[in-house]
Amino acid sequence: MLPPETPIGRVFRAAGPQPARAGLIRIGTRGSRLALAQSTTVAEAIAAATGRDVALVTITTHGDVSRESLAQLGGTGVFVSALREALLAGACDLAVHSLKDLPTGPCEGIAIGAIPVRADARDALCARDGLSLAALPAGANIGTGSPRRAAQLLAARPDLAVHDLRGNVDTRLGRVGTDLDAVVLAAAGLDRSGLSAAITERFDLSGVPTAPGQGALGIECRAADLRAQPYLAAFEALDDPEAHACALAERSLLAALEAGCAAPVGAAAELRDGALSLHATVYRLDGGEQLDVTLAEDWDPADPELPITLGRAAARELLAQGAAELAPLGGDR
Ligand SMILES: NCc1[nH]cc(CCC(=O)O)c1CC(=O)O
Repeated sequence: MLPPETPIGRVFRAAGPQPARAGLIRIGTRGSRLALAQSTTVAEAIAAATGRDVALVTITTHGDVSRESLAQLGGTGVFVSALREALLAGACDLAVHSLKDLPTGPCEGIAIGAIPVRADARDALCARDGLSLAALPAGANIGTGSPRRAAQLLAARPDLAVHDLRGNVDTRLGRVGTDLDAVVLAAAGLDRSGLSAAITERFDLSGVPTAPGQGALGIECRAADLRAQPYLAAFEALDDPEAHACALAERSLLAALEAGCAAPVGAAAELRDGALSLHATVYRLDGGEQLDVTLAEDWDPADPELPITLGRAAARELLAQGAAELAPLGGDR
């Protein structure tokens, strides 16, 4: 709880680089509509928790300006590196990322300070004429840039023609009803961008587990600032232990599979009745075969290692079932 006398800081969008000044917290963000929607929410919460002024500093990344495919760019890691470099260079103090775009490997000098309450982790179908997946006509054209989503779609509907898709949310949605019958996107991105009305079906996580960390945000800082004020106060106010535990379990699974962000791996952790459960699936790229695992442990909020151990155990089980032979797991991490 905020003491009643705590002043609430101003939040503003910086037009250019912001020099550090006493009392100001600078949040680095990508400039896309989705990134700004996410970082604005975080900025407002941090201003309220700390009473400090908060500047949103837009960092342009190579991935934002390039028209190459994500695979050519080397995965979503390109978006992340620019923000991390800005942090390390002192151009901003915090960075807000979509957690699913954050590589699972450690980054020297950088730490995750908080994982806030998670948005909808599900994938969403956006189809023409309000259609559901089952109602799409035979051979329908459907767009996704994700090998996991392609495999899941083909597993459910081998007749579909899956097409590569990239660009920002508006570009992707713009293809529905033109050259594509439907696209699949993260529900969280659509909800946060005010585009929920385009969703015609949200897939159940038990049948369609999504990318580790999907729907969650990760707030990064310089490792040296992790326990320093005012950052600590901001992290304590923003972190959601449940979202944090679930995201850690999913990410630890991905790390232990030595899988990259393009690997056909879905994961869904949840906290229910005092237990942390993790369900994960690895797909053959054509969706014709899949391996599943579900594990659960009694959750102890005081034990930060538990989600990590759970994720690793699930990965071991999938590897023992032959996950590395079934699917190309490697790639950019
Ligand atoms: N891969 C790109 C990406 N990274 C985060 C989101 C959406 C927001 C989220 O999942 O947190 C998206 C778009 C999508 O997958 O449709």
